[in-house]
Amino acid sequence: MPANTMNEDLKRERQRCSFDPKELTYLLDGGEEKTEERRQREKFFLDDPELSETAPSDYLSHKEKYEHAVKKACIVFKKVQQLQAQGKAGMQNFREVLGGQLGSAILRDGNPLGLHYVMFIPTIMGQGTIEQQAEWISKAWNLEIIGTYAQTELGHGTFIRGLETTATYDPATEEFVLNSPTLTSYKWWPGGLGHTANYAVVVAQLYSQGICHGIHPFIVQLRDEETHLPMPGFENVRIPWNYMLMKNGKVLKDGSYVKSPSSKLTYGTMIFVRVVIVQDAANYLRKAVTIATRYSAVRHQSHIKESAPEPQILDFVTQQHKLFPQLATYFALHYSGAWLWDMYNNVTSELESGELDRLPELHALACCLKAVSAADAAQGIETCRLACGGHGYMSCSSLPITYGLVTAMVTYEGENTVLLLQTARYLMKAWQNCLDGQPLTPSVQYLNSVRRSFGGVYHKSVPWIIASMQRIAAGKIETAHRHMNDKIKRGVNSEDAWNETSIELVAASEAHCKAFIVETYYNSVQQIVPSVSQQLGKALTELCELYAVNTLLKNIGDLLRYSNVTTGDLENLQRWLEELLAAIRPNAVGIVDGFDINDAIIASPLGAYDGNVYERLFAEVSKSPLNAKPVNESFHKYLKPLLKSKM
Ligand SMILES: CCC/C=C/C(=O)SCCNC(=O)CCNC(=O)[C@H](O)C(C)(C)COP(=O)([O-])OP(=O)([O-])OC[C@H]1O[C@@H](n2cnc3c(N)ncnc32)[C@H](O)[C@@H]1OP(=O)([O-])[O-]
Ligand SMILES: Cc1cc2nc3c(=O)[nH]c(=O)nc-3n(C[C@H](O)[C@H](O)[C@H](O)COP(=O)(O)OP(=O)(O)OC[C@H]3O[C@@H](n4cnc5c(N)ncnc54)[C@H](O)[C@@H]3O)c2cc1C
Repeated sequence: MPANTMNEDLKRERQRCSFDPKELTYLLDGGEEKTEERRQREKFFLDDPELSETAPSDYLSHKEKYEHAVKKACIVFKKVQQLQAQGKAGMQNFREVLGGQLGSAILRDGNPLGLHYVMFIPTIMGQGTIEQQAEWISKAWNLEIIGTYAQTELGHGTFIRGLETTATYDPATEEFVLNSPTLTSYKWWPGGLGHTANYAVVVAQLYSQGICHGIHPFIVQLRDEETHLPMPGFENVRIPWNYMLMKNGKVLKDGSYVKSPSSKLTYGTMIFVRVVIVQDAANYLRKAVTIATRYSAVRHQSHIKESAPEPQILDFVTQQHKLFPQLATYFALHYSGAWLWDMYNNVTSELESGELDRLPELHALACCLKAVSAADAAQGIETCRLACGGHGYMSCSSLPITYGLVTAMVTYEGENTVLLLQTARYLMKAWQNCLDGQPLTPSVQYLNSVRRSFGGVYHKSVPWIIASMQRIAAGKIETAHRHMNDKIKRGVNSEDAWNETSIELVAASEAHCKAFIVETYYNSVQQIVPSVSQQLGKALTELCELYAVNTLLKNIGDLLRYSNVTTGDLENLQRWLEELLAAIRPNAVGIVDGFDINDAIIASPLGAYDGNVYERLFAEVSKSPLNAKPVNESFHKYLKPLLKSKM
């Protein structure tokens, strides 16, 4: 590959950009100093020859991939420790390096230590008493033990009240006795459970004094700390009394049970991970859209005008319509995720002082935001893949693997439909409160005002779109509430009525979440614009408008159903969408440059900063062991005899 050459199209794109991409980078990182720290951190890992790939792991066997991943995870861990010793890394960096975008670039095939940091340590922090935290966290932090989070069983993932593993307290020995009595009670899915972890937080039904107190977390040793041989399976496994995490519910030594202030505090780690997923989903989408945008600026194909040369595919408006909403969705999820993270931290500290009032609202928002961000990011990444034509299908493009990572988010940590139904529970109560004139929490305040007006006159503004989306959400919430109550009035019991209305309930949740995202995104941009250059402010505003217009246009049917919008208004919206695509076009490459994703994290010949797509693609396929020899042995072994036998 010619060294240090920059693709001419990308050079031109960079000259066209109206703002300085560095300003965007600093904005997203939280300042120039933070950008520098992040770059240094990335360099520290990515420049390590032991961590860089000599050959893609695609060509390794399953076993080799695992061993390779363990080796790298250990190197990464040691390096994080080095940073920590220099005061340059904390818990957040552990997560970033071991679980986030940087981690997934280094550990392409998954991180055997991921669950240790993302769930094992956070569960001990959130569910353990001070003494238990003191005992386990330092061990876990220093990797004296390796943990995972073992909740899901072969028979139950969603319905955790139905888990079958039991932990029965024996006051005579002051121990819990754990049992997984059936095939379906087998712990199934937990990351690292197979070969890596030697401890787990096991979620099991607590029995004491003959009474079942529901699910609770227990620390269980899985493997010998020296030999790593598995401990005997889950039949009458005895663990000491203080291995039950007892910050919330507890069992006293005599076996009496002390209830938690809320049984749902046991679900705390899941809320934490749902909050984290919103940011992670956004970051993976940002990587995919960087690849697809740069590629689309380099790739030429077909004609717009027969007389002109083949255009960059980014000049096709349909291509812009595929990619630019993904750029905007990244920002929308980024700002909503940041908002949710703040709320999570505030509510968590309120919980510490015994205040539980805002937990239901946090749960409702975390559920729907996790669901919508995972689904939209997955769909966005797939759109980016398709936008790269055949090359997007290649595994070396990194798009299929990125999609694979994000589509798993739709299922884990609460399957999306199930989570949207959790939010719907909250919304149904909120609507009832609205009808009864009861106070509403901030995220559903809009129900009161929307209830009083059916629609406002179209004007070309994001606030009008927010109001329209809130009208749609309120309309859907009202319809689902009414339909469910109609059924109940007709004698259907309330649980069946819930199930029969669940399609509408899910739709109501999604609409509520989309309205929330647009509003949060808009408010964030409004706050940022005065503090950045006029050019960047304009670009950020255009992206926000694009997200709003595009989201509304995707819901034309609902808009017509729930507001007094006219067909003329819809035509105006369509025109606005097209204007925005044209306005964003010159800045598209500048925006993805502003994301400042290191080429080693991009890990795609289609999306490198220099745009040498074809050279890099060629170099990539040359790495395949299959291409090492001109004739593969299978020709002599199988094909040749077959060809001969036909003669
Ligand atoms: C890197 C990651 C790798 C992956 C790891 C994993 O996947 S690990 C495995 C991840 N696994 C999963 O994520 C499993 C997904 N499943 C679940 O989380 C639960 O089974 C459930 C929430 C679906 C239902 O739970 P349920 O049957 O016990 O509850 P219910 O529906 O009968 O509602 C009763 C009340 O509780 C409320 N409430 C509920 N949750 C919370 C909460 N967190 N906080 C506060 N409140 C909550 C709810 O709003 C309702 O309030 P209301 O209306 O009465 O005032
Ligand atoms: C990559 C990956 C990693 C994972 N890591 C872990 C881990 O580390 N630790 C761990 O404990 N678990 C882990 N899990 C398990 C994960 O949390 C569960 O798969 C998830 O919670 C969904 O549960 P399920 O598989 O039982 O799906 P199911 O609940 O069986 O869902 C199947 C279908 O049934 C529907 N459904 C179920 N209940 C309802 C309902 N009440 N209303 C309407 N529809 C419903 C769902 O919408 C879905 O369409 C992981 C899963 C994956 C895919």
